[in-house]
Amino acid sequence: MTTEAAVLKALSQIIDPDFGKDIVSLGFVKDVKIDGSSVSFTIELTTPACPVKEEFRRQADEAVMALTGIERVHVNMTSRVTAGISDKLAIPGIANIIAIASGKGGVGKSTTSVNLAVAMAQTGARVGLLDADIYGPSVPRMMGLSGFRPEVDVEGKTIYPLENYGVKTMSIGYLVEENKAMIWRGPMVAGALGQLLGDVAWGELDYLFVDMPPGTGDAQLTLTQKVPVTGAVMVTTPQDIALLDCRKGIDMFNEVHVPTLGIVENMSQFICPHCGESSPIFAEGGADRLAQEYKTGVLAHIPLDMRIRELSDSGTPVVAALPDSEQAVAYRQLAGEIARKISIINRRKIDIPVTVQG
Ligand SMILES: Nc1ncnc2c1ncn2[C@@H]1O[C@H](COP(=O)(O)OP(=O)(O)OP(=O)(O)O)[C@@H](O)[C@H]1O
Repeated sequence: MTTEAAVLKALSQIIDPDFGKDIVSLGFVKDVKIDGSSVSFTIELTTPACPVKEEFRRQADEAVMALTGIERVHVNMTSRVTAGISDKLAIPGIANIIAIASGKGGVGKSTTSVNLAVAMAQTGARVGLLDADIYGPSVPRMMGLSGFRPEVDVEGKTIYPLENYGVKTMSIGYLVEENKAMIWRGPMVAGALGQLLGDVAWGELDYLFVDMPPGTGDAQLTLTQKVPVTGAVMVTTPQDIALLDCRKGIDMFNEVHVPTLGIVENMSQFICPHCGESSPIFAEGGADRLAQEYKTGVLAHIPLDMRIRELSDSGTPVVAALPDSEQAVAYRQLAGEIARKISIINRRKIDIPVTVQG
């Protein structure tokens, strides 16, 4: 008769490519049950967005089916998103805070943040999106929530996030008139951002994406000083000037010890809506060279595509409106890559615990 030990031995052939260890010694295999010729067990991953989830399921099924006398295998895939250990005060309930940043304005940071957040939520993760672009908030429009106002509990000093496409969102654009150009000074930016982070009832979140204003100013400093940021994603277009500013952004995050998860090259190629041909109108290869120089990676190349613009600007992000499109696949792959990088960073922190001095 097959024993639990035999099942675990069979499953220990499966190696997680990111951690370089087998899934049994990583503690991913749980609840092994054997009933005659049937075996069931759970594989608990570090993220529901794991790009090799289906591959693990297939390998696990095959490995256990190969045991003598086994006729049925039920693999239950679940996940528990890991949070990094930090010496900073975390926001209770939020496992990971990820800054989506760019050196230069208008490179598509908000478009990327919105599509990424919705794509991540589609994997089953609990996702929030904070629009920290105090000067020009575009999340309300891109999330189809323009004109909506959040519930505010004045006595309890709590603001309740708005939700669409499975993503909880908060933006200064819900609280003040959207078209009002905001001429705020540094301390006011810090105050507003602090409130958006601390006074919002986010609940339990696996990932809170923060759509940063462009540049390396007060908002970036406030965020990194106030909360433990798991990592930053840099969005750039392929032109030299955008890459130069992207470099400054990476340098800034390095200085405040926030790891760069990678670079998203947006408007990478122009896809002709008539013939489908792609043209590198903003040059080629720049983001890859920058990634090499900074020993990070390019997380995705997102094309310059009319549907991405039309759908995002009209409040139905392409991943929600056309989930089977090539564009949606690109954003889902980006979500998977980011989830992978975060799992690796958090595992490292657990393996080598941070020592808090003083
Ligand atoms: N891949 C893309 N293909 C086509 N249009 C895009 C793409 N990415 C962004 N855009 C469009 O470019 C414009 C600017 O994008 P977005 O507002 O996301 O940039 P941003 O970097 O957040 O700007 P800001 O610096 O003002 O915050 C929007 O109209 C958006 O729809």
